Amino acid sequence: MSEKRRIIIFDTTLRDGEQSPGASMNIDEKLRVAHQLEKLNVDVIEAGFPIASDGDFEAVKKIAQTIKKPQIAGLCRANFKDIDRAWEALEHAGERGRIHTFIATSDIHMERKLQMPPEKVLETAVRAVEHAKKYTDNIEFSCEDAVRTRLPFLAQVVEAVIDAGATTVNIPDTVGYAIPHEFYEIIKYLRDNVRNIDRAIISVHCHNDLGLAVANSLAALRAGAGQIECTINGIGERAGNCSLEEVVMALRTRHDIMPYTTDVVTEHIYASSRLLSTVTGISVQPNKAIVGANAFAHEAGIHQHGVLMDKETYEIMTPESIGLNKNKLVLGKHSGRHAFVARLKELGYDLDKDDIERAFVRFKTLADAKKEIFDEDIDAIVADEIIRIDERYKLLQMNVTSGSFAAPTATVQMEVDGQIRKIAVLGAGPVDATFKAIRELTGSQAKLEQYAVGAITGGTDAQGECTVRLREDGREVIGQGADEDIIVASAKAYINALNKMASVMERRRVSI
Ligand SMILES: CC(=O)SCCNC(=O)CCNC(=O)[C@H](O)C(C)(C)COP(=O)(O)OP(=O)(O)OC[C@H]1O[C@@H](n2cnc3c(N)ncnc32)[C@H](O)[C@@H]1OP(=O)(O)O
Ligand SMILES: CC(C)C(=O)C(=O)O
Repeated sequence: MSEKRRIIIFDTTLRDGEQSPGASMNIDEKLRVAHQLEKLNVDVIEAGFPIASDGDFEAVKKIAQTIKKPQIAGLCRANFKDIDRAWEALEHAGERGRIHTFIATSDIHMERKLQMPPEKVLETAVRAVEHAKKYTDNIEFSCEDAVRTRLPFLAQVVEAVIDAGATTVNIPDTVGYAIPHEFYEIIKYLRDNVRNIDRAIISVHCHNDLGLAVANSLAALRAGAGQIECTINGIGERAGNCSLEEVVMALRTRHDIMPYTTDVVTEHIYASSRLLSTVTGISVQPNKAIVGANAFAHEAGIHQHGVLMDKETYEIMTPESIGLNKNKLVLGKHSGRHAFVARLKELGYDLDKDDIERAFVRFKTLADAKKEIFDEDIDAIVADEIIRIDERYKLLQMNVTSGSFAAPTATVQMEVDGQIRKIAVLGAGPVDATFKAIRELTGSQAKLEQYAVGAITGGTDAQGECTVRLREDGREVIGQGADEDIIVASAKAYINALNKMASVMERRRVSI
């Protein structure tokens, strides 16, 4: 393969990303994100729009003063006031300060928004770049809404701003309208028709309105673009921008067919995504590529089996490559025995074949009733289903009525020393009625010392776990039970404790 071309990663999380509704950040928050972007080793951080507010000016200035490695860019309209204010903030970055000025070039934007004829837009663009040049040679110029701009005019503007001193020319798909082969042709057209194009880096800035921002950015590279503008988690105006993690990981993962590299330290991607979500309060959808909670999670049994045999069966990149510890095999109703046994082993259970089968059947029943099975659920299944003592008492069936009107009544059917018994008992509440019924059926004299109930996992579909502590003749035992129905879990815990007590008493009798 021919030598790889290094692509400049221009991160605009703190400027275009911040334009996402609800994503505004204060100075300290912007600085925190900027430090993380520096760790990620992006080439350029667009820190804000200094004329927008005093706060944004201060944020850009602080970032320019503090961040040492990446270049720091600030956006400004194509007028002297904006440019002067931007440089006032950016000069603190010295040679790393980049003035990024722009004006719209599409007919609709020129006529309806700016209300300027094309010649005036061209002149304004050139004058802006010339003015910026008084401060720095590091000037980026953007033709806003380039994708909907007439190509000859786009080429004319690009050529003029390069002559005026722009060192980067940005071709934004401002409204996310392009499709990849079309965007490729636009960049190619500029390469073929702009006389001085080799004197500037071509940048692309794609929005995601049609979900094509990453695809369009990659297509542009093929046509000769040298810089990609992107944001963490793909945040930005409307449907957002090209996502940094997606485009960078696409380049890394498919380096076999794309001859480009970036300097991004991809192992910091996950932490960057988490930090941004925390700072903005905008969480990432679970199925989001690269950084979503499910991006490295497998639930289906066939996939889990494959991944256990060889991760590459279903993983095209490693979780470690984005800074995650490991992938996740989520246990749910689609999981199979391989993943279940692997999790049992991870949790330290060494069960024989029959016990595994029993636990697996119970696991599937539970998985049908709730969305995800957590480690605590498995502990409870094993405790309840496998780790047993001799059972004098067995719960066969039970039914409880309670509420704000009916007197709480428990009807319980049990096997006691091989005999089936049934009783209905009133109580102060459903648990009290249940425990009374069990006491009557077993004739137990043990004193209830403690009763605790808790949801093993979150959500109303969680499995409930109950603990019961009983005391009799100076002996104390603890019983546990788990079930989706908390009253049934309570009954199981009580009966479990009674069986333990019976075992303890029996052993005592034998040893006497
Ligand atoms: C595609 C993009 O993402 S571009 C960046 C968009 N980001 C932002 O707009 C966020 C920051 N913006 C702001 O804080 C404000 O809009 C400001 C401070 C820039 C301007 O505020 P205001 O002066 O109140 O103007 P307002 O936003 O209402 O209108 C924009 C004005 O800028 C003009 N304008 C728009 N783009 C440009 C440009 N690139 N160059 C020169 N003038 C422009 C418009 O014609 C309009 O001019 P007018 O006031 O003479 O009618
Ligand atoms: C100012 C430019 C770069 C922009 O944000 C856009 O066109 O979307």
